[in-house]
Amino acid sequence: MAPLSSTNPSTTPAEPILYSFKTPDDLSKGLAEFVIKAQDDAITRRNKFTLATSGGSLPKMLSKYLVNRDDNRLRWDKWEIFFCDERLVPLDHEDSNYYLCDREFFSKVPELKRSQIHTIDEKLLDDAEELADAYEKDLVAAFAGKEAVRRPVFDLILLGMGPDGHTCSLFPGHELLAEQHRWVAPIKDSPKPPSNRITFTYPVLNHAHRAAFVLAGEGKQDLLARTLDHPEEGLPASRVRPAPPGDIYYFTDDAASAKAQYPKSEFKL
Ligand SMILES: O=C1O[C@H](COP(=O)(O)O)[C@@H](O)[C@H](O)[C@H]1O
Repeated sequence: MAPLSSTNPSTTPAEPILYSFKTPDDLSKGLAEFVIKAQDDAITRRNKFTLATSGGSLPKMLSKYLVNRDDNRLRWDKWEIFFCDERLVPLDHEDSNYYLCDREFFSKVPELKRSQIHTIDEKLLDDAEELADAYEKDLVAAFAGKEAVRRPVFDLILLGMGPDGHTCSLFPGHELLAEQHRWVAPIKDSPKPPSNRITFTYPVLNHAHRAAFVLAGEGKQDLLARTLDHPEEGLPASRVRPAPPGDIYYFTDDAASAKAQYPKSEFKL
């Protein structure tokens, strides 16, 4: 197992690291420790922690052991949060990834200021192109002068995986899988509603220090096995392979990993 503090020194992307926990609760505990480790490494490096989060089933699993902790390891004032994808609906709409993350996570952390959370510009909901450009500009501003000027390098990107293998709003067979220039792209024909969305592209996902998929439950078994055992299929999720020195992790429960032949690593920080 690659220790979390290690970097991948080769020029080819590191192989995925699969952690399978007995229960979803164990998964959430491990994930919280992993996030804290990523936070600590980032603060040591740059005195700031940049995190991108997804919607779907992730926010609940993420927040379970991160909020209401009785230790003081979380340095909330150092966090800067973006969304891997967002649906073009108002921020108080129940389809909004921000709304979901706020309900499950942010609202439970009074120390997190609204200004640390980068949401879409609601004034641009009618124009997906402009909205994607505006969100990209937000990224440019946040990462300006940082270690890579040509790409945002997130300390941690947390991802989900839909039943068809999509991640963010990157869907199987969609032309956006080939996008090489834009950091944030509009999608007007998402097969999963709502159809209008914006999404991070691979140039962002594949330059993270750490990216981690988080998935639990029997419903994800076939998909996880296809993603890890048959990367040649090219499912959107299996294309997330951050360039060196980045690493890619899969946090699952035993139900989700039951059909995967891919080797599991022992979880150790
Ligand atoms: O539509 C979306 O789906 C994916 C996967 O969701 P899950 O419920 O299967 O975990 C999610 O990661 C993405 O942010 C969301 O917009």
